[in-house]
Amino acid sequence: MIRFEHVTKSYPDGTTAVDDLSFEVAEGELVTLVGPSGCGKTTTMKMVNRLIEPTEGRIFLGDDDISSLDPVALRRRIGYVIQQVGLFPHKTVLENTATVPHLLGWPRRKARERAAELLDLVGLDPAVHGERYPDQLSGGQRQRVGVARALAADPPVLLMDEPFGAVDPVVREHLQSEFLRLQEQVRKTILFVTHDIEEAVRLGDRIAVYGSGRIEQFDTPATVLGAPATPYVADFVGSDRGLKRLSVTLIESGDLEQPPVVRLGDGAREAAGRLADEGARWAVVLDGEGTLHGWVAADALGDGAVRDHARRMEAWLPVGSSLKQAFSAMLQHDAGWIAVLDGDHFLGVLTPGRLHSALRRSIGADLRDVERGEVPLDAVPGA
Ligand SMILES: Nc1ncnc2c1ncn2[C@@H]1O[C@H](COP(=O)(O)OP(=O)(O)OP(=O)(O)O)[C@@H](O)[C@H]1O
Repeated sequence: MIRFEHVTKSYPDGTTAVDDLSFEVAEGELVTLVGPSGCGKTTTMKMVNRLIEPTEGRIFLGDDDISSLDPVALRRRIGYVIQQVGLFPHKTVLENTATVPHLLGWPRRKARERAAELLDLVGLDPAVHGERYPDQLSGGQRQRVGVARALAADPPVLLMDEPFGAVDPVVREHLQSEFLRLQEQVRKTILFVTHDIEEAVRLGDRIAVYGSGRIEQFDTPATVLGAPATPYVADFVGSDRGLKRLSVTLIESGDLEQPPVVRLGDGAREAAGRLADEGARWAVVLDGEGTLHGWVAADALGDGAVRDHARRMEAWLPVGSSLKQAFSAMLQHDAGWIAVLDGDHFLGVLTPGRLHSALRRSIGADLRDVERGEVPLDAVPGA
């Protein structure tokens, strides 16, 4: 969808901001550009909407070489979100959001309806926030308006330059989660600049790690963390990359342990007998359809049915959650294991031991991939 072919940008003073960059962002993919200050991230991004023209090389949007397109028309195909947001202070939030549809000549009513829809999508109530002015919003709310405005004309491509850089870490994490949910719905092709490796790892389908003017590694977050391509990348992602990996490794059903299971309607004494035979101190309690109800301690089973002794379970997660979420749920609930569900259906439990092997699994898989040379080296200039 976006393709860089041997793109270089040099300035007359001799600075080479980016040097022979070649990479591709697939349709619907979110690629984060991460690296220290001055390494060329913003330059890369601004070349896509022709705020900066390359010195050499070509950039394609779909099949079009962007140098052959009218820059104004090009920018209307591309949503742009920046840290300072750049909302018009004298226009309401709704009017701000409707800017691009308005420029595209949409009828006023349609533009405003679309703007209201977008505000709703980014978690702002158009009836409450739509008529306010930008200085009547919090920093996080202004960032949301920036995202809504960029999406208003439904552009296929979004460029985002440190869009959550100006808000505090808690709001930032919240905005990131919302943004991921939003991207699941809208599936735009996104280039996202950040200097924060945590943010890059959390949001990116793939990450481009920049050295000075060059991409040192272009790969999935799990591979960048598990198998950094160069000592520079290893240093940049940090010595705690094992921990960061927890957030990009997802729970698979093969990671789970199958604990003893009893059913709600089972007789309690009979269930206790079975658990004693298996040497089990507790069991997961399911209903007839395999839906998780809770758990029961073997020594709590007395008369009646299992349902009379079962306890509700708070500590559960959907399959596909990250190991970090699992670890954090274990700590939050002070639990030695976490139930994992597919919809309502119980799949098994994740224990600390299984969590550790899941982490090993994902690291091992990446190393094997790298050895097999499946990382496209042409995507990594200088590799
Ligand atoms: N007009 C210019 N003339 C000369 N050098 C420039 C010019 N504009 C940018 N540069 C240089 O190009 C390099 C890349 O800048 P760029 O803004 O792309 O970095 P960045 O990675 O986005 O940094 P930051 O995270 O600080 O925004 C820097 O060394 C910068 O000083």
